[in-house]
Amino acid sequence: MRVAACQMNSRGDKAANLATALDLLEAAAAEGADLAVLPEYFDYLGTDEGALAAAEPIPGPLSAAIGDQARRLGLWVLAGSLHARAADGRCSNASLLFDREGQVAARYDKLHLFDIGLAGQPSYRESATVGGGDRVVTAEVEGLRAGLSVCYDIRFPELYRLHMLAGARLLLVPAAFTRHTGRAHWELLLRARAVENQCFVIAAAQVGESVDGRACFGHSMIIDPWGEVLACRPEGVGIVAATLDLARQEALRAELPALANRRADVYRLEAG
Ligand SMILES: O=C(O)CNC(=O)[C@H](CS)NC(=O)CCC(=O)C(=O)O
Repeated sequence: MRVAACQMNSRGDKAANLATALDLLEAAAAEGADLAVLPEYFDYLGTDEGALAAAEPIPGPLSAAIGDQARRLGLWVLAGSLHARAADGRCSNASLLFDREGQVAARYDKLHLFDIGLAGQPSYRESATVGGGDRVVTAEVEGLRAGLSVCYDIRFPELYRLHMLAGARLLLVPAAFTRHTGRAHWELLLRARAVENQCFVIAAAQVGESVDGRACFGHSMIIDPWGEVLACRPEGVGIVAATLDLARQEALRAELPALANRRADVYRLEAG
């Protein structure tokens, strides 16, 4: 299985962002990818008002455009995340998985919303415009189970442990990680999730400036279950691709049976 992560610098122009996404999917197919992952909010990165205005129903024109491209290229596509219009006037940070026929095979709505304020840094309040999802989602891609997640989710290992327990062999992480937190934590968190769950991690990032002094860290990467970074694109718009050695993953899981060695029988807090 060959996978690609697409790195973007999405801004306020939806049509331009979509054009870039379609081009990168084409590049991923040309690299022989079976699955291509777009970053978080590939459709739009800008102001809160702009994000709400950009939100579309699902299905809608944007999801149709990605589905058409998936079918044309015969490619599995994780439309990293996009602003999906929600009933209460807010939106959802929604990740859509398209199969090779361009059909939506799964939808995941980001669970953990990025409401943080680090001293000396721009603050973020994602929940001002976004309602969080309420479901853990895994789906089969080419017969392999994949765990769906978005960006800030990577700080919550319990989500990925559930993916692993559901049989996941791939963890998909579209992101718009900030440059500041990214420098300190991005690779560390991604590699930890790969190692502890013995999964491949495919992380597609936003890169570069957006608005109000905000900047994204880039460093899209593909990591194997041993924690090795198979491919990384530090800066710039483009793709990274890698071939996943599935037999090596099976061998590792047999040789180092962390899954079987869990102590689920004692994993609970005693009262008091
Ligand atoms: O940066 C932007 O303009 C857009 N960012 C996003 O869309 C999202 C929600 S605000 N960013 C994250 O979840 C970053 C997480 C993160 O960076 C961490 O966990 O450290």
